Amino acid sequence: MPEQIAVIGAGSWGTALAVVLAKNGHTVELISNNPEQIEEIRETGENSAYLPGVKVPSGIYVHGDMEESVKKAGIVLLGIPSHAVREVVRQIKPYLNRDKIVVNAAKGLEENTMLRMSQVFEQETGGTLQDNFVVLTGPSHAEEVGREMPTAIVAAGRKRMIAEKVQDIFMSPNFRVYTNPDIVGVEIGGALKNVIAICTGVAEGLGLGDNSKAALITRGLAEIARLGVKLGANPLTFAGLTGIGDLIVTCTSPHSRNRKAGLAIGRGKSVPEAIASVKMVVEGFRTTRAAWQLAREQGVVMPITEKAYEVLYEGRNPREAVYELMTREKKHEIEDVISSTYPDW
Ligand SMILES: NC(=O)C1=CN([C@@H]2O[C@H](COP(=O)(O)OP(=O)(O)OC[C@H]3O[C@@H](n4cnc5c(N)ncnc54)[C@H](O)[C@@H]3O)[C@@H](O)[C@H]2O)C=CC1
Ligand SMILES: O=C(CO)COP(=O)(O)O
Repeated sequence: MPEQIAVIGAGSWGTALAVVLAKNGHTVELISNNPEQIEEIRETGENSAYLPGVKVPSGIYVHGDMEESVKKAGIVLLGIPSHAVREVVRQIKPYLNRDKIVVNAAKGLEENTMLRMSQVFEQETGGTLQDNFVVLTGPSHAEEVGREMPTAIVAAGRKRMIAEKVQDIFMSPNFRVYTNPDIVGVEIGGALKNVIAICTGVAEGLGLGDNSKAALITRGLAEIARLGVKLGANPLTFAGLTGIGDLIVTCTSPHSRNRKAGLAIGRGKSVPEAIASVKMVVEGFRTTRAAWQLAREQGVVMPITEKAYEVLYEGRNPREAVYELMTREKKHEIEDVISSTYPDW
């Protein structure tokens, strides 16, 4: 059944998801906070700064009146960066109720509070709408989704029926959506892969090879899962689309904003220059600090995140950071389960 959907945020991801939804026959409004962008999309059918080369169907109504759009919608999709989620939820909460579903597509932890986006939403709305909150996450670059290249992602929610509703509105032959009840796991995977993607970009920028990249991805996954499990996530989630899947795509894709920022740092740009050169949000920058703080607070060992923090915030030389990671004390690969699973080893 066609739904009325408000997509907030006309960056690359909000635009690509709006296109998927419109092609699935839904009534879609795309909300932008930039009048020039609204005019451009209306006149040319293209969002040239964020998603060049992708046709935005004329049926998508692009405008700036967020409140009006949310009032009318049955489903509200947050396609904004994670640092804007609190402010936007604060603005729209008077118009939310138990008949509306809120889908968050932002991947990040909030700076200072270290909160996941579902927790930010819960704080702002008082917890009464949590059953209607769904996280949409997984390996999915807007540039490919906009070009209808086959993509598989995850809709995670507290209530199976609500997650399945989100699955249904998005599913198409080129966009496959799985459901998952593990909100903590998918949020931690989605937010922290961006930290590792910056690191793989740095390694590539330093001229290191595929072995280093594979080491960062897999040891990155080990520390992400360690934190996630400590916070209550299901370990199996990290073996799925929102864990290893999103790490693979973000750490290796030429589209990745986080990888691009890392690449620039590895090639010698300053951190602010590197972030600015990307022109779109580099989520892993803020999330690195939040994850570093969270790891310390939780007593979880996250050596790669720690080095990312030192490079991004303390001016640590990336080559030295690599050397320090490689010369840490020796370890078992499956350290966390050695004594419980192999007591005699
Ligand atoms: N670009 C991609 O391929 C994917 C992005 N994501 C996630 O989606 C989120 C958004 O990322 P992108 O679209 O890439 O960012 P972007 O940098 O392309 O666009 C962000 C958009 O949000 C708008 N915005 C910022 N604050 C706003 C506010 N307060 N109200 C309304 N609009 C606001 C900006 O004007 C901009 O149009 C991030 O958390 C990212 O990690 C997730 C999957 C894929
Ligand atoms: O989340 C993403 C892909 O799944 C997008 O990653 P980037 O923000 O690094 O482009």
